[in-house]
Amino acid sequence: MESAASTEYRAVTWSRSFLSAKDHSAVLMDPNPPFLATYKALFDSRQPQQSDTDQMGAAEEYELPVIDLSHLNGKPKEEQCKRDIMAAASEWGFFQVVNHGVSSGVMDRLREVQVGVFRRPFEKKASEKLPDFSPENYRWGTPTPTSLEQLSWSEAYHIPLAPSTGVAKASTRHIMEEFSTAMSRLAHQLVVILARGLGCDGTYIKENCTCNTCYLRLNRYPPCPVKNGVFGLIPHTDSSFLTIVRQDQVGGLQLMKDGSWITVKPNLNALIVNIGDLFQAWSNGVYKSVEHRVMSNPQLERFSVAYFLCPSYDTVIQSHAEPAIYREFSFGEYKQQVREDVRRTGHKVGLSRFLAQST
Ligand SMILES: O=C(O)CCC(=O)C(=O)O
Ligand SMILES: [Fe+2]
Repeated sequence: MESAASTEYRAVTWSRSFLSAKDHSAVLMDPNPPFLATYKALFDSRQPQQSDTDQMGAAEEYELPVIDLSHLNGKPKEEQCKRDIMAAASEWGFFQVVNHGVSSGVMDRLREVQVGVFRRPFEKKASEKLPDFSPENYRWGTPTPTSLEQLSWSEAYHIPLAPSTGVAKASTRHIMEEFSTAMSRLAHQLVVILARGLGCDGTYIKENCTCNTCYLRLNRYPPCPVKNGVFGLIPHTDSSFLTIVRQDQVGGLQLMKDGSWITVKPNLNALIVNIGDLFQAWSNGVYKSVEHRVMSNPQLERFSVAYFLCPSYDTVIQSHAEPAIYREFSFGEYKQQVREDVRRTGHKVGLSRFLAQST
């Protein structure tokens, strides 16, 4: 029996086989990675009744807790604001912040850079060695998915923030640095509040997560002509201490809340903050690293940018409290285990590999 997905796929390949010379050059200029052609077998094998995908996009839309950071810095509502941050990090693992100190001008300029770099023809993204935007830093799709559930219909640039040595800075680097400096300030402000809420001082995270080890990820989610249930980004938790995301108005970010997926209502004034695996381990499970995903959109392209607060690979993550839920591990060991699990099973297993009693 032919699935709806394979019918749509054939419609696209059919039209490509009748391309005029003019159309052919349009394909060469196409910014979109060849998802349909590359993952043809996955789309062909999809049986609509085998997936819950029709429900996926329809998850209920929620406004995440919004925290107004203008109440910090000695203002009367400062203590309440801190309590709200701690409550959101432990109950939701996700929250939004407004009056966060990252200027909209900087964010808009970064978006222009991001749109420009992704709008280049796919051939160039896959081969042209621009500083910061080289093929080694570029990902599209998923390396070797064995089912549609493992496919991410998106492309991304991974931008390490360690200062580049001996290389003239591209003009785009300046705006990325301006953005990440502001994000770093915000991330540190939040981790100090969260650490103090646990009775610690936050020095450990501040000292280990420097600009040498943090990174940005610029994401683009092209429209996906295969309707229903194709992931823009597969369900995952972040391996960071903390992640801060700016999404646009398109929406599609979903997170797990009380056993169900909910859709995050876009709020252009807000940045989205989420707890990563390392903070869950360090806080001994008080703050939650929550599974999230992005659903693809049939018509609209979506952009987002994420700042990941991470330590160096040799940093040892140890719970601040006893008895510890997780055993001690280094961030390098964690990343290595994640890579190995993804290669072997197609999935990140994550923190459950590091439970204290399993050592
Ligand atoms: O695009 C988004 O909204 C989320 C991105 C994300 O979860 C990630 O890059 O890890
Ligand atoms: Fe994420």
